[in-house]
Amino acid sequence: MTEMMTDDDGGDGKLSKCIVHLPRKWTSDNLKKFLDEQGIVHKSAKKKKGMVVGFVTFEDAEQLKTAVEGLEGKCIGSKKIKVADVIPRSFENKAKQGVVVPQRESVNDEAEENSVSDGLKNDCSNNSSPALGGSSMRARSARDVVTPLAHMSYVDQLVHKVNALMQMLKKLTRNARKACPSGVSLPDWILKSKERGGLPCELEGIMESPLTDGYRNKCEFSVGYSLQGKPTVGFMLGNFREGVTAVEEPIDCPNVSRIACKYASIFQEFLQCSGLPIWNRFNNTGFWRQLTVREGRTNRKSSDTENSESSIAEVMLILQVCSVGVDDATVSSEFERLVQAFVAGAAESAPSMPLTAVVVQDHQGISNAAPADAPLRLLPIPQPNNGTLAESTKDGKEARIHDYISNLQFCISPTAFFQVNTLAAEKLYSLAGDWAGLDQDTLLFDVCCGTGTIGLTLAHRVGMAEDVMGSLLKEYLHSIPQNLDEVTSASQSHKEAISAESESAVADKMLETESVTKNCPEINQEASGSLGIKEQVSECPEEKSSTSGSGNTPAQQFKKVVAIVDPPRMGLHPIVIKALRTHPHLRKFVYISCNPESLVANAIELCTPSPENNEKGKKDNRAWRNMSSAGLARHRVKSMPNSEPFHPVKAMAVDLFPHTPHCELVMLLER
Ligand SMILES: C[S@@+](CC[C@H](N)C(=O)[O-])C[C@H]1O[C@@H](n2cnc3c(N)ncnc32)[C@H](O)[C@@H]1O
Repeated sequence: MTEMMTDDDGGDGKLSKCIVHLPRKWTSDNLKKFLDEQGIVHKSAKKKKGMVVGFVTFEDAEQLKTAVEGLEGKCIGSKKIKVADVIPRSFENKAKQGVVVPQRESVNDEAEENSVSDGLKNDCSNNSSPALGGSSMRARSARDVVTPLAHMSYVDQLVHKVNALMQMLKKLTRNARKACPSGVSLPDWILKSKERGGLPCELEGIMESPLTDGYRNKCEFSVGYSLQGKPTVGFMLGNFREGVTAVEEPIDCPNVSRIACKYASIFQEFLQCSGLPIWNRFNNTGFWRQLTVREGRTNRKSSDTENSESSIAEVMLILQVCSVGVDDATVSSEFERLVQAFVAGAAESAPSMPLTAVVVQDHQGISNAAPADAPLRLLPIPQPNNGTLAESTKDGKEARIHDYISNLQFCISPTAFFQVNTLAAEKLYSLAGDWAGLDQDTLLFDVCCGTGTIGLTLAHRVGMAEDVMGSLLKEYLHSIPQNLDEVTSASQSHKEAISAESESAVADKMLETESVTKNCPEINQEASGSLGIKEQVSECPEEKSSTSGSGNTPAQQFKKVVAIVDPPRMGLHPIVIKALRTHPHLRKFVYISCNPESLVANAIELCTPSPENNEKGKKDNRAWRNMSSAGLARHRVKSMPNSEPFHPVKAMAVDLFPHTPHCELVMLLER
């Protein structure tokens, strides 16, 4: 639905603006032309490349009113225009403190899905889950935005999540049924789904988070202006793409620790008198952009939920700035003053707060999502007693805090992924290990391993938990008995799948490196290599042929090959799905997902019977960009190489994100 949002710019009645949700390909000229055609008198109209909103300025409130009336009921293409108020460009209202801004009245579904804060974001958490309801655009506080379920009791939240997940899982059955090639019988799991009310397998329940409050070990606070125009460090009340830039303090957000809130408030106070400007999202200028607070906790059991704050032993602060055009001396002096403010605030707080490292990330891009190679600089921290600077290397990449999962200590670098709710993550990994049926005869692949927490915490349950997937899979394929027709043909398909040059290039690009901790519970040793699986496909230029003492290669040593996959929100890359599905010896795997919608889409591809003659190579001009993830998955099934499908065996939810609509979903797939 097309949307038009209006903004009275602060009550002086002279200038008003609209933001129009537009086709992505439109330019400012298209927008102007459209407004002219409709006879909409306006002062200026702009649309930024790649964005789905345009900004329309009017001479006065009367002109705005006429425009809104003129646009009522009109369409752009097939989409109907909708009019709503928008939260103002708060930075322009700085001088007009105290102005009450009109609340947005209505928004489209898509906007609602994306309407929430980027404040608590990491791979696994933003409040944009269509599956679990999204959050309200009418939010007026950070609490409403980042923890929209906080008004419910925890039990009600869990029930709400289970119900939402059931609806999502039913999509898997419906779509796999639709995608099943004609002439191929429906698999048993689809036929029996009626007995489960449409579910592809039993959803066994939901595991509670040991901690429900202050559980996050990482919070990303945006820097911006509040609705009242005050420089604020907190969470955005909506999405910039919809023109929402207001930032509100994280007060009363139950998932944020007191320590994280306090550091945000120290920084906010500092900004009131900083000589450098805060980031302006409209013209992409300014200096201060974001504050990330990362906490490292002491080793505790999941039953130790009392006084969770006292377990926070280390804190790393990561400041994101854009230093373009600011001289080095000014920057250094501002950093020094800020670090002093953090140190003083931490010492004055009761109880005092840890401060382990302050790192600066210099980033010039438009969005706050900085590339992995954005420069990091470690700031020296003065010692509270004598005012001297603590010893520090200057490279921010070397900054570390530590946290524990299942008695293992992990070194966490400033940008590494680490589950935000450590105690609940421990439960999640343990469940995945149980369902994977690990034993000493198992070779375990930890796919999308990140810091390696899954492989490391489960290493003691398997025969081996390291090495590289590519060389092992290839080695394994060579050892496949030749008399098994079915197996051989599937292997051939697998080889075809992984030899496609263009796909390999894509996969190469996907590889990334993160810091990991070695698999030694008692030592805290950091490794720069990878443990578990970094490579998702068999692209291994320098294959090493290692053999065990028995003369067997590593792969031959193990009777079972099991994968636990834990991809980012977008799910598994199609080439990985193909690799998993067409490898005949992979009989079971556990899929962990922080985005049930992408799990469902991937499971459609993994569990639908493949066509006898796949459509590989056929030209298809369908507008795949407009397809839903499930629709796209159905489409991909058509070109799946002939291979035995998996079936969903059971699913379980694990609540890593109390008070938000999010939740991890674990599914066991077998064949
Ligand atoms: C949901 S996290 C899980 C990480 C880890 N299993 C854990 O629980 O800490 C997904 C991880 O996949 C990594 N990742 C993203 N894209 C990837 C890719 N194409 N290949 C391998 N890993 C990827 C991310 O960096 C992130 O560490």
